[in-house]
Amino acid sequence: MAAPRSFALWGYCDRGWSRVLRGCRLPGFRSCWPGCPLGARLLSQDTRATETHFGFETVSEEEKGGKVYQVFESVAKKYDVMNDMMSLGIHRVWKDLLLWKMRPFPGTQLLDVAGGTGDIAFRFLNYVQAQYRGKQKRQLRAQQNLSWEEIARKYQDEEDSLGGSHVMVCDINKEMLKIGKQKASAQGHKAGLAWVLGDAEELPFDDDKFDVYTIAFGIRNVTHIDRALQEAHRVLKPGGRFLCLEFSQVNNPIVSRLYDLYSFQVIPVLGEVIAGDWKSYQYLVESIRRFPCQEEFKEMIEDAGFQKVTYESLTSGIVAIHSGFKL
Ligand SMILES: COc1cc(O)cc(C/C=C(\C)CC/C=C(\C)CC/C=C(\C)CC/C=C(\C)CC/C=C(\C)CC/C=C(\C)CC/C=C(\C)CC/C=C(\C)CC/C=C(\C)CCC=C(C)C)c1O
Ligand SMILES: C[S@@+](CC[C@H](N)C(=O)[O-])C[C@H]1O[C@@H](n2cnc3c(N)ncnc32)[C@H](O)[C@@H]1O
Repeated sequence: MAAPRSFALWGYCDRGWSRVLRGCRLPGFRSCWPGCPLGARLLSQDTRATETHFGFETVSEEEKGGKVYQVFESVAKKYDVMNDMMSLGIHRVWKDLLLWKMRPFPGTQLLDVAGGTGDIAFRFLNYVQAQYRGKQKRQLRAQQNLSWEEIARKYQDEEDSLGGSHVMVCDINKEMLKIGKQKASAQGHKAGLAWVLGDAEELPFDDDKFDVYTIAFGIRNVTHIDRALQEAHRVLKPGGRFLCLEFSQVNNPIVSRLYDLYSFQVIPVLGEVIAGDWKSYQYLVESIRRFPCQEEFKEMIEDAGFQKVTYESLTSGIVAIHSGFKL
């Protein structure tokens, strides 16, 4: 039986609806974002459970999913180029760091939720392949009596070169998956990779199925983050690991100022010029500001039942990697 979920009291503060009181683990008023003086700006308590936010806009929970869908349907074709332009390639380093933290080995079964155009999945396959090839090389060096044909055969079998590893990319958006599949063929990824259309809040998988669950720049877009976290916990095997790469709270005031300027003055302009879509990139920067800070997100992960939850802030906290285990 799952542990009882914590209860939460929601309040309307000047940044919209936020969780300000948590039962169970940390009773008492808490700030809804760093700088909010512990409920002092609390205006009223929640009676409107069906409202949420889409960037800085207040929308109904029913509306949010559709709006998020439209955003990624609209940006899918320019998604990869926009990421390189906006971050000057830094998003690649963050994604590499996620893989280094995961340290998968041949045999690892990964579920990459909100996997979009496959950036995490392809890194996973390359990482595992490199691991396996290294191991194979060491073994072959030890086996002096193999013929050249036997050695060549061992290097050719792509499926075998993953040592049984598999990655399942799950995303709610058909257009993002379509681009991902095109990239997979272009990069020659076939074995050990599957694409599934699905919602992070209601994953189409059995319990206790995966060794690792990743979600990169995805959870911020989900309507009920707590449900997505519970689903992550459900589909992981006991001992499995949750890893989330997401925008977070910048911890240096000077960087924070520059980052705000950059976000609000430059990113939507880039969105308009490159993707012909100002609004989606306005949503991106607003949704980043709405997402909980490192500590609060850590608590949400713990509330979903994960243990040994830790996080690492990268690039002054522009993003953070959270990790937790299903034990
Ligand atoms: C719709 O939803 C989405 C769509 C997507 O395409 C993607 C996502 C998910 C997102 C990602 C996978 C990653 C996307 C990346 C970002 C949002 C950017 C993250 C930002 C950085 C790594 C850099 C952070 C910048 C700073 C700390 C501040 C430094 C800023 C400046 C020096 C410029 C300050 C700006 C002004 C004063 C405004 C006027 C300036 C201009 C008009 C010149 C324009 C300048 C540039 C284009 C230079 C850009 C500079 C940088 C990128 C700085 C890099 C520096 C470092 C931190 C080392 C999704 O959900
Ligand atoms: C910013 S992209 C991240 C893509 C990829 N993980 C990466 O790091 O480049 C966010 C992705 O989340 C997906 N998404 C949004 N809501 C979702 C949900 N409820 N369930 C599954 N995927 C979702 C979007 O379709 C989009 O592909």
